[in-house]
Amino acid sequence: MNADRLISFRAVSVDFDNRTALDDVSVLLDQKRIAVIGSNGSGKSTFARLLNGLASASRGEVRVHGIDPVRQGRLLRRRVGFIFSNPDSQIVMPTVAEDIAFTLRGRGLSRTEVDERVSRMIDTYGLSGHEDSPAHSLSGGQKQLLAMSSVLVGEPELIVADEPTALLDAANTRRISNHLLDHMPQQLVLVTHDLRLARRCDVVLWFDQGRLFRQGDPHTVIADYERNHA
Ligand SMILES: Nc1ncnc2c1ncn2[C@@H]1O[C@H](COP(=O)(O)OP(=O)(O)OP(=O)(O)O)[C@@H](O)[C@H]1O
Repeated sequence: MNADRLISFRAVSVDFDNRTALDDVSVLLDQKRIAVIGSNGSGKSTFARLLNGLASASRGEVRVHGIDPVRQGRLLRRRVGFIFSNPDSQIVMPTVAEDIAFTLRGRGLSRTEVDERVSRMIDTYGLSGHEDSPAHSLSGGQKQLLAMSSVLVGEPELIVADEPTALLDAANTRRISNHLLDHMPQQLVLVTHDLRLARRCDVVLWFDQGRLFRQGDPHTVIADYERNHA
């Protein structure tokens, strides 16, 4: 096991009122690209949200790269970047450049260094010419590119992406997924209904009614999943 990339769940359950969203999940993961699949309401997002402390375990223990996401929230938020399907929920500043720079606040970087990192992101994610544009004037796909830039500029060790391509057209889906799956050095947890994307990962977790039903080689697990959901 690669300790630098270790994600561990020990008998983790999450209850909401009288509903169990995640039921006694135990898993050890150190793969670079981890896909999470399952029907609507099966617990995928709850699993993802445990990784950065947006949800907390009712029972059991979660560790992400040795960190307790709830108790060591500040430390974890620097190390784990979260990309949602709806970028509007994570764009916080009025303009493109300001939003990307916001992530770097409080890190003791010089103005020049912040500007350089922001420009690099703007170039990489095809947002050149939009530096001073109001974020709300961007298209849905451009907003997703901005949301990703704002997360990745902080150089997190782990990216958790919950349906990051749900609102994108085919060209932007290709662009974002190629970047996440093939070009990023970071570990990735990708929650997706798109089995083509899941197949490109190193391991697949299949959730069913809050339980981790199957995990393993993408081709084997997805073939079973397709047979079950035909
Ligand atoms: N904040 C919450 N309060 C109450 N119930 C919740 C909350 N979050 C999730 N749940 C419930 O927990 C269960 C699992 O939800 P979750 O969002 O993890 O599923 P999912 O697999 O991500 O679904 P989808 O594919 O539809 O996004 C569902 O029954 C959902 O209604």
